[in-house]
Formats: sequence, structure tokens, C-alpha cells
Amino acid sequence: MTTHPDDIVTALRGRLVVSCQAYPGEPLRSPEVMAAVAAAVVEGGAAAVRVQGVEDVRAAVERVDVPVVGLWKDGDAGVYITPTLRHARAVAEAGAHVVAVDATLRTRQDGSTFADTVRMLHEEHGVLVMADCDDLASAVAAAEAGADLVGTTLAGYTAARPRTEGPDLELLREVTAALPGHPVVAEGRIHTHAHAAAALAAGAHAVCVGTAITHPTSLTRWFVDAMGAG
Ligand SMILES: CC(=O)N[C@H](C=O)[C@@H](O)[C@H](O)[C@H](O)COP(=O)(O)O
Repeated sequence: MTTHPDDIVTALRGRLVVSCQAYPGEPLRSPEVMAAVAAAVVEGGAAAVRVQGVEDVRAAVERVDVPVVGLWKDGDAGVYITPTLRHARAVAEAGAHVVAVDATLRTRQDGSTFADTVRMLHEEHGVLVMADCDDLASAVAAAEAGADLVGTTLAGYTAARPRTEGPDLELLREVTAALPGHPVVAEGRIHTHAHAAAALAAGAHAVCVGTAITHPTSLTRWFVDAMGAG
């Protein structure tokens, strides 16, 4: 596998990234299980995997031969995706090829900025940075700060934008138009093949899908609800 930063970005063009995450207390919540899920999605053609938690990142890096986008979720309110320099450093040290970081314009717990995080990850670790954004302003700021990949990950999960039923394609179109040539990753509520195709058509460099591939509890619940069988 290529680990050169430019090659990783090129390798993701038009491809699927699969987020492999189980949440605290869930039956599949273990680094070994998530690494196995990562291996399974790579067999299906995932060009990269997105993995949460330092131990999960370490296990996935050992297990799969595609780039690992690592993050550390600390809590689930406010800035919680790789929220401080300490979290970012730990994810990079666990071997992630790309570190995903909250890039919203909200205040961070340790007083650092997203730009500080990008600088530290580039200079001290030589890894790529994925900016998890929630609106156009944060996406533009993230690109200016040097983010290698700009994601729509947090659209609909902050006060910045309403939560759309499927992916926020309107935001995706705005971001790809504002950042021509900059790799934009469509992420968040991409639940169908049609959503993924629409995201590419809207200019996404890559598409990241989590729940609709790797979260069996949600998938089951969707069927149960549709059947009125719960
Ligand atoms: C908002 C937030 O915390 N998103 C997280 C980011 O890593 C994950 O919980 C999502 O599963 C991931 O973004 C993929 O999205 P979806 O599961 O909708 O395909």
C-alpha cells in the first residue's frame, strides 16, 4: 500500500471509504471485531476505512492494507471528534494514515485551533488530515488551514445546518463549488446506492459510508420499523 500523502488522496478518487464504528456498550464494540469488519469491507472494495479509537486504529492498521482514517471520539456533545492536540497526536501515533478532526468553528477544549492541529500533524507526524466540517464556512476555513480532505461529516449534527433525511447534498454542492480541485469527502447519512451516486455527481472526491454498511443494529431497526414489526 502506498503511504505517500499525495498517493493516498489520489487513490481515493471516486472511491468508497467505509466507516467501521461500534458505539460504547454495543455488542460489536471491540478493536478485534472492528478490525475484522474493516477487513470484510476491504474485501468488498473499500478503498480506505475510517476507524474510531486508538486501539481500533492500531488493530485496523495491522489488519488491512488500505489507508486508515483514524479518529478519537471523546464523548458525544460539543467538539468530540479528535477534540484536542493530545487526541490527534495519539491517533497519529497509533498508525493512522489520515487523522480526522473536528473542523467546525466551535471552541476546542484545549484552546487549540484546527489550524494548530493540521500544523502539528503535518510537521510532527507527516500524516494527512481530514476536516470534519458542518457548513460551508468551516469547510473553506479547513481548506485554508491546510486540510488534505474536507468532509461534510458533521453537517446536521451542530446548530449550523438542519439535519437532512439523507446526505446534505446542498452543502456538498456548495463546498465543491467553493473549493474547486480540493478533495471533498461526502460523509453523513449516505444510506443508499443512489445517495452515493448523487454525492459523486455533486463533485465529491470520495464517499464515506458508515451506518448503512457496518452498523447492524441500525440496519435491523430500519427493517423492523418499515415492517411495523417492533
Ligand atoms: C456525526 C458523527 O459523529 N459521525 C461519526 C463520525 O465518525 C460517525 O458516527 C458516523 O457513523 C460516520 O460519520 C459515517 O456516517 P453515517 O454513519 O451516517 O454513514
